[in-house]
Amino acid sequence: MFAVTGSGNSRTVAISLVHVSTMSNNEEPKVTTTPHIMKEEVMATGKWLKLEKTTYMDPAGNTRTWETVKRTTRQTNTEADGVGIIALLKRTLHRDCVVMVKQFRPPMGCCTLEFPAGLIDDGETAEAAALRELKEETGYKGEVVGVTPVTCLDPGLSNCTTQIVMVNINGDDIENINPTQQLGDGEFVEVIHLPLDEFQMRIDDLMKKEKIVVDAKVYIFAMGMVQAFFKPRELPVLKQ
Ligand SMILES: Nc1nc(=O)[nH]c2c1ncn2[C@H]1C[C@H](O)[C@@H](COP(=O)(O)OP(=O)(O)O)O1
Repeated sequence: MFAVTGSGNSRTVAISLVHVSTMSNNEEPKVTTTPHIMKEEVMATGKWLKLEKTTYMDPAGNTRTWETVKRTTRQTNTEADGVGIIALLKRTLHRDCVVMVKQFRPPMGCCTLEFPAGLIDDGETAEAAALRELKEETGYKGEVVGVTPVTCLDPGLSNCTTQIVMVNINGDDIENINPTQQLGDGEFVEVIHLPLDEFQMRIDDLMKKEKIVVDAKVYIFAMGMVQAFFKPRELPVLKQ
């Protein structure tokens, strides 16, 4: 329900951002507001990141603050900061493999297992960025088969966003027989192929062998694969 402010005689009354929710018991109605940003103040800026103090109004109408990390590289005419690429390598007489990357990530202080990924260049589409980053990081030439909407990555920390792009790689294509990475200065990326039908198990094996942290998106995809392919056969009636 909306609370109306201004003259009740007019049909052009201003509708405020105040909602009144009716309680089921005898409590006073709780007045709520559509939460919104009031002020953003830069606390520290680096080359790649900045830290801001975000002042906002909470749903109860209170003014609060939050510490927010933002990328300095965000482009005005691109929708997301970056792309992640779920790249499926398809070859005749081979099982389909997910093309993964392992690299040392300074903020983690160790290696991570991730989907190939990278920042979107100015004016670039998510699809074009995905094919470019896949080529740079893995050497493979791919074909886009799907793309997500803009999704958030860690919204309690940062406004960083990504689009996940689904890409098929024709492994029989001559260009993809001996893929060559095109890494920039300071980039050290190991390409790892994991069979799609054993994806979660193979990630677990890697983590047992070495100190490696897996990206959340990767592990969720792995669990989803298991749910989709194996769990439907686990009927409760068969467990008794
Ligand atoms: N937060 C960062 N700190 C840095 O010191 N450098 C950073 C940050 N984020 C990006 N970069 C630099 C490092 C490389 O030169 C490029 C790599 O970016 P990209 O390949 O597009 O993305 P990732 O593979 O996800 O690193 O940006």
